[in-house]
Amino acid sequence: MQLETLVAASVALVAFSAYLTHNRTGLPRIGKAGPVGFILTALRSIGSFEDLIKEGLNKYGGKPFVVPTMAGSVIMVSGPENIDLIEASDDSAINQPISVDEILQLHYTMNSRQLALPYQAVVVRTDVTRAISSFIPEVLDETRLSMSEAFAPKVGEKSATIPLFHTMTHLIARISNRAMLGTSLCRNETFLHDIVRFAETVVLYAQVLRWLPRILRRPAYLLASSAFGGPKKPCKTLIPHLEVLIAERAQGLESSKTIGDFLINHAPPEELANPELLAMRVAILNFGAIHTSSIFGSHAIFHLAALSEAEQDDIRDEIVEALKSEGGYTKTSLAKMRKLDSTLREVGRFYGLSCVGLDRRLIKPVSLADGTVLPSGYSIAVPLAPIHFDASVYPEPEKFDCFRFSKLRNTEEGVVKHGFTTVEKNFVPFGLGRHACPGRFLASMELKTMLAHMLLNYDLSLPDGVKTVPKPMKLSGFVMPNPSACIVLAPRVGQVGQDL
Ligand code: HEM
Repeated sequence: MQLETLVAASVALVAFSAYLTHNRTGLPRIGKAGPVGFILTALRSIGSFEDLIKEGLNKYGGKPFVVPTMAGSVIMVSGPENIDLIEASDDSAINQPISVDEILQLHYTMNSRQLALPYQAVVVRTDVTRAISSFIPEVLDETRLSMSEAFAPKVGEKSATIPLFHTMTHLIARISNRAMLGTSLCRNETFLHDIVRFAETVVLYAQVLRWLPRILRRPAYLLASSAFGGPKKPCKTLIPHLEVLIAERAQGLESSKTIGDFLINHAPPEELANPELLAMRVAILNFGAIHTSSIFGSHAIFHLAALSEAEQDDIRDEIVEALKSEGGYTKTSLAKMRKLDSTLREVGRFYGLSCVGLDRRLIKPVSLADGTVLPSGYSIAVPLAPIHFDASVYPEPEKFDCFRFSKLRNTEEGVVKHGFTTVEKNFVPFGLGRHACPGRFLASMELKTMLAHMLLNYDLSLPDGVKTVPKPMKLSGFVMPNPSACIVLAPRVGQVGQDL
């Protein structure tokens, strides 16, 4: 290369990075000034996103501020009035789907139809939520079978020590696919392996794609996902399965029993004619279901295992009472398991999925409650610590208390208040407003069924010598259970409530 070309290219690169990293919001930003300061802070955001947010909150109080990330500037917004603004938004200025598209890079990791026609969210909000009662026996059956395999002690041993997060991910994939696609696919090990890989890698790959110029994103994803993860492999198993369902429907034989059937009922003709597109809908729902519930379930189990035997028995007693009063696992008996419900809500408060929530993209300028105008084209997010660790709402917020919400429900009126699936301004792990997670009712049913069955049929504890719940892993703000941490499970033979 000639020297002049090299100099011109370097100047262009520096000018381009100065343009990209210039703070055009008029808001204060974290990190040293100038493009180099931006890039260094963005690099820091990979491992220390939460620290940068803390720094911003301490420095600017409730005022909006900018955090540089490898994917560009993100404006942090806080305060109850601004959360109201996001909750009430109808996507015309503060937009959620475009933000999801950006975070998951749907155009590359799945396809652009997910943004243009997100009917899978409608299916979950309507048909799936209505069918939850009918899924309970299926979910219980699959829970019994899969746990008896996953938690079986080795010959001659009384207990099994298992890496929890990995095992939970597999269990959740199998159990939710019982509701999603039925017994044949949910027990197909190749499919489970491939769909878990896909679900686990989407966020990671999408993060890296966001750092690259657009032109490189498609080839980069094709290259990475052909080696590991990606939708191709799970879709290879999904497509023939969906073809059979579509053919049955064409002959008037549709059964509308699984989430796959519900998707087919809502699918536009071009997706029925091309099951590859339909398979992607199943894949995106699997992503939504597997990653989230396995994270929440693992945090909950670590904390249940750390309870004293008397406290665990207290939860067991409540489960047994609920099951006996309702004649088994039903929507009502699950609703009566308030201590389990409380543990899950505490997981949402204490960990959530990320240290920020309510990620949105501004597609028009927006005025905040204090009159600050945020320019369009930027991503915004809400730091969760000021909400979920507010001592005036949650006394002793730094303490994880499995019984925090069940105690409140015993002293206050109202069945729904303080429940795991109740979203409100003080509890946002499922988001808020028109896009609040529609799958939370299914997730709650699955997780409570699994945890109840596990507690009644297994003694659970942390491994010998481990006194406290393992610290979670944090990457770019995402919070995940430590994948190498284990729990110990011993079958409770001949105990009260066993296999109720
Ligand atoms: C503990 C489990 C779960 C957690 C913590 C969770 C969390 C979330 C969050 C934070 C959002 C974005 C909300 C917003 O931006 O306001 C969301 C959206 C969504 N979730 Fe979940 N989720 C869970 C389980 C599930 C399950 C099991 C399914 C499906 C079977 C599901 C399907 C969806 C869908 C379709 C959306 C998009 C809604 C829309 O854009 O209107 N989720 N979820």
